[in-house]
Formats: sequence, C-alpha cells, structure tokens
Amino acid sequence: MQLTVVDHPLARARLSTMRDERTGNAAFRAALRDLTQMLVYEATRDLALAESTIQTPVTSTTGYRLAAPPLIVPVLRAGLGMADTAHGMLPESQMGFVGLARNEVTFSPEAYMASLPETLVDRDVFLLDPMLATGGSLVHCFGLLTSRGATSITVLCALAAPEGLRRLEESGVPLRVFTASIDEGLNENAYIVPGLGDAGDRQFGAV
Ligand SMILES: O=P(O)(O)OC[C@H]1O[C@H](OP(=O)(O)OP(=O)(O)O)[C@H](O)[C@@H]1O
Ligand SMILES: O=c1cc[nH]c(=O)[nH]1
Ligand SMILES: [Mg+2]
Repeated sequence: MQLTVVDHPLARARLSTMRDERTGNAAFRAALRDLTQMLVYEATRDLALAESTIQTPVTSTTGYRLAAPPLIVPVLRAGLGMADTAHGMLPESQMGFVGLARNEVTFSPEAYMASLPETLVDRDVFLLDPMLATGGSLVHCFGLLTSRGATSITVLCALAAPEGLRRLEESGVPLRVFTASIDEGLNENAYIVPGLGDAGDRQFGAV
C-alpha cells in the first residue's frame, strides 16, 4: 500500500474548518470541495498522458490529454461531497456509485446500492470517501471492484485512522491512499479522534 499524506498548508486549513464543530453544513461542504481538489491534484500527478500535435494561434506544438481517465467512485453519502469536484477536474472520467451505511452497533457496512461498470479490467479507479475509520466500508468496496477485475485502486479521503489503514493493508489489495491527515485513532463508537464527527451528517444533516 502506498500512502501519501497531503499536508499542504491549504489542506490543513480546510481540514481545520471541517473539524470545527461551529462549521455549518454549507461551509463544511465548501471546505471538503477545496480539500478534494488538493487530493485529486496529488493523486493524478503520475497519470499517463497521450500526445498529439495542436495548433496555437502562433505555431504548432505538442498537446497533452489524459491517456485513460480513471473511473471515479464516490461512496454514498459522504463521498458525494467530493464527486462533483473530482469530476470537474477529470471531465472525461466516468462515474460509478456505491451506497453504504455503517451499522453503528456492529460498525459493519450495510450495502444499499452499487452502480458500477461490469468490467474494470485495465481501468484505474478513484474511490472517494472523506472518512476511513475501521476500514470496513472501503474493504467492502474493494470486493465490488476487484470482483470486476480492478487492479488499480486509489483511495482519496480527508481523514484516516491508523486502525483503518492497517485494515486496508491487511486486505492485501494493491492500493494507493491519499489522505489529508492520519488521526490519533478510534473511540468506543468507532469514530475518528479528533476527527470531525459524521461526515455525512456534517454535509447533509442527520438521518
Ligand atoms: O471505515 P468505516 O468504519 O467503515 O467508516 C467509514 C464510513 O462511515 C461513513 O459513512 P456512513 O456509514 O456514516 O454513511 P453516510 O455517508 O451515509 O453518513 C464514512 O463516509 C465512511 O463510508
Ligand atoms: O468518525 C467517523 C467515523 C465514521 N464515519 C464518519 O463519518 N465519521
Ligand atoms: Mg454517516
């Protein structure tokens, strides 16, 4: 597993806005959008380019485009707040969706939706979820992706708990993980500490 912590000063500032309990839903969503830009920017650094000759108003030169834009997969609900920004930066990408709700007694994810291409052979997949807590939700997603042939999975999250990172590593799935912070750990309710609370509720309201 390749782990990158995006700890740019702007990332730290946006993450602090998200952590602050005084931040309302709209400001939280805005900070997450900004942070997503930084995560996507870092995670796309090594994407392959295809070249072609283009004509500027002055002369011809080499132009570039992404050779194979990744499939973007937000994990509902909370990952929805990252989807539009990621898609704006990767406009040629397709998008799939996974819907999960963690059972707050067992802490296991309960799946309610999956809309993914039939085959993911030879496709890069970018999984978007602001929170990596126990890792159960993302490991569930890995099953959906690898059963379709995916071998190149990149996770973009705002916060990660060490316990969740260990679980991802133990899954054995080859991965890249980009996060803005590795927090201290999980509390007795499997919430990230210091964390930011429930990322779905902070964006969309409590359910
Ligand atoms: O690493 P885990 O322990 O699995 O927890 C992380 C999951 O919990 C949150 O979703 P939640 O289940 O609260 O659903 P929501 O996005 O609809 O609020 C979060 O967005 C992750 O998907
Ligand atoms: O801290 C946490 C843990 C899981 N899901 C969240 O939204 N927040
Ligand atoms: Mg939630």
